[in-house]
Amino acid sequence: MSYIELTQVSKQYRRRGQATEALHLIDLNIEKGKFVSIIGPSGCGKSSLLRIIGGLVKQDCGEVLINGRSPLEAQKQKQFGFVPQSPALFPWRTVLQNMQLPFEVNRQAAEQPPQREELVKLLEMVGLGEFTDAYAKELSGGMQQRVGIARAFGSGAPILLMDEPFSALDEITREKMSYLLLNIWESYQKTVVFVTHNIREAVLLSDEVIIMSPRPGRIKARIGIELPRPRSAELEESEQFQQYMADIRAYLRQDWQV
Ligand SMILES: Nc1ncnc2c1ncn2[C@@H]1O[C@H](COP(=O)(O)OP(=O)(O)OP(=O)(O)O)[C@@H](O)[C@H]1O
Repeated sequence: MSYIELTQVSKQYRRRGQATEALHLIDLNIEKGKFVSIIGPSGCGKSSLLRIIGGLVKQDCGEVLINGRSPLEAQKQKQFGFVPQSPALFPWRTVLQNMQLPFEVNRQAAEQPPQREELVKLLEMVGLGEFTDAYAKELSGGMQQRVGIARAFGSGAPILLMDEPFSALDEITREKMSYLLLNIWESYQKTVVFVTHNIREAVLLSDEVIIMSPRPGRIKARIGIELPRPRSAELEESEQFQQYMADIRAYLRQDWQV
């Protein structure tokens, strides 16, 4: 049995009497400790898929198992950390206090909150060690997103669900963020499901890239990224890296309607 397992999952939304079929018979399995990206055209159901895995949205049919349990049970057991497009930080709390938030929200958790040093180490990994005691409101958008990522890795949740976490950032910050995420993931190796529109990011970070077709979302291809780890910026220049990018682009172009 896989760590995350979806069998024949479909989802339809209804709004003002109109039905939208977002996902159609999705079969997907993800192994523990893997970094898996989901890429596909706008509106193909990537966020829906992520939200179904995390128990935020219920599928209409099919089965979702997280380590053998339903997403809602997994959610109750604090198995998920969410990293949305913009991080939900409390502006008047310090960076460290924001990092401690998952443990305050989850008071019944048996797990002890990490020591300050552990959280500071995570902040250092995202280049924010010296901002530990700064107020969140003093940070730029990119810095806040870095806190959101560090917080997810420090939260104790074994599965991180990331929905286009870099989409609000400028291109240069975005590129830098992808290396920070690579570094922190290679140190912690949590299971990550990462929704993105960015092919470079998907190849750089992933063990596997799932390519979806336009709505209703189906899985069009799964590409295992067999690049050595730890990975670095130089790897992007390699022929193998460029070939993965070209392969993914070719799949996505099949659905272009020009
Ligand atoms: N709550 C909802 N009510 C009605 N329709 C919805 C709802 N959520 C999503 N949809 C529709 O379902 C389809 C899939 O949406 P979803 O957000 O999952 O796609 P996506 O691939 O993440 O899109 P994007 O890349 O643009 O963020 C879209 O057509 C969207 O309009």
